Amino acid sequence: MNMIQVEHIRKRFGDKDALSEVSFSIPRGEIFGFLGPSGSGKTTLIKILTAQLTPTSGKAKVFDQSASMMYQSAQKMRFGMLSDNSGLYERLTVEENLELYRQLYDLSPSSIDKVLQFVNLVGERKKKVHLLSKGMRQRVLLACAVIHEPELLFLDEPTSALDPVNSLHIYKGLRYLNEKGTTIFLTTHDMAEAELLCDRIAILYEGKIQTIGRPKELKKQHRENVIAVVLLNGESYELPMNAETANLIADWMKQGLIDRLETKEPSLGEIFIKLTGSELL
Ligand SMILES: Nc1ncnc2c1ncn2[C@@H]1O[C@H](COP(=O)(O)OP(=O)(O)OP(=O)(O)O)[C@@H](O)[C@H]1O
Repeated sequence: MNMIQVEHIRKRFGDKDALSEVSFSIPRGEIFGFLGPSGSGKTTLIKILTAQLTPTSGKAKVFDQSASMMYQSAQKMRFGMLSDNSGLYERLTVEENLELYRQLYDLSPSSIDKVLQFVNLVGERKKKVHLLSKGMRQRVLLACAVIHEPELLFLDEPTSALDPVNSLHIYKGLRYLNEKGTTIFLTTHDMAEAELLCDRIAILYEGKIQTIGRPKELKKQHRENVIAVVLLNGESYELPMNAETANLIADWMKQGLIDRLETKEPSLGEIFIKLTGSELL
């Protein structure tokens, strides 16, 4: 079953399209990365998928029913969300913040212990939120988003402005959740994060998906048509992949001169720049 299905979505604000033609689907169990520069429409799509916005045209389905149903409490039990708008009560403790979610979802008291262990914040449970570091706050937000063990998790830039150690804590948690069956829809500016975490990625630019696929496949698709040859004497050459190069390489091989041959794969960041002309910032 597809957890998310989006067909020809367009969203217009005033006289400008935030999304102009977006179609894709996400099967259950996938970690899907939605990448794009600032203002490309990522948050707009998450809002459509969680019934905070209606599309101007097109169809969006979540759990095989219209995304417009996602405001219903039965549906809210099935998904979690972490975004810029996710807030915490600063004067309350970590535990008290989680207690609000526990009551909202009508969960057992043990759900708080479980989720605190999951985000590795057992020792901070009695701390007031305003005393926490940025990384810890983000982990509390993640705890709020997953305390009810949702089938589907929306993460809008979950690690922006976190240091690498805190980002790794979050990645570990997300992989664990995914192994237990949670489908994850993630937006990010961070190509290394996308490559590390995502089964598939889509690159969004100017309201349209420019490319979609597994990171490895995309790199293969966008591979440059050159081969790098490194000789045993240390010399190296980047040569076009053609018959002339094949003959030259065959000659060098016969003479035993070749150390190694390498194809040149672009990084996801390079693919992004190639497709959009923009740096991801
Ligand atoms: N409520 C709104 N009214 C008018 N324009 C809007 C509204 N929400 C978003 N936009 C515009 O739609 C476009 C897409 O915005 P969106 O927030 O979806 O981008 P984004 O890719 O999530 O950006 P960022 O990475 O900075 O969060 C932007 O040009 C934004 O200004």
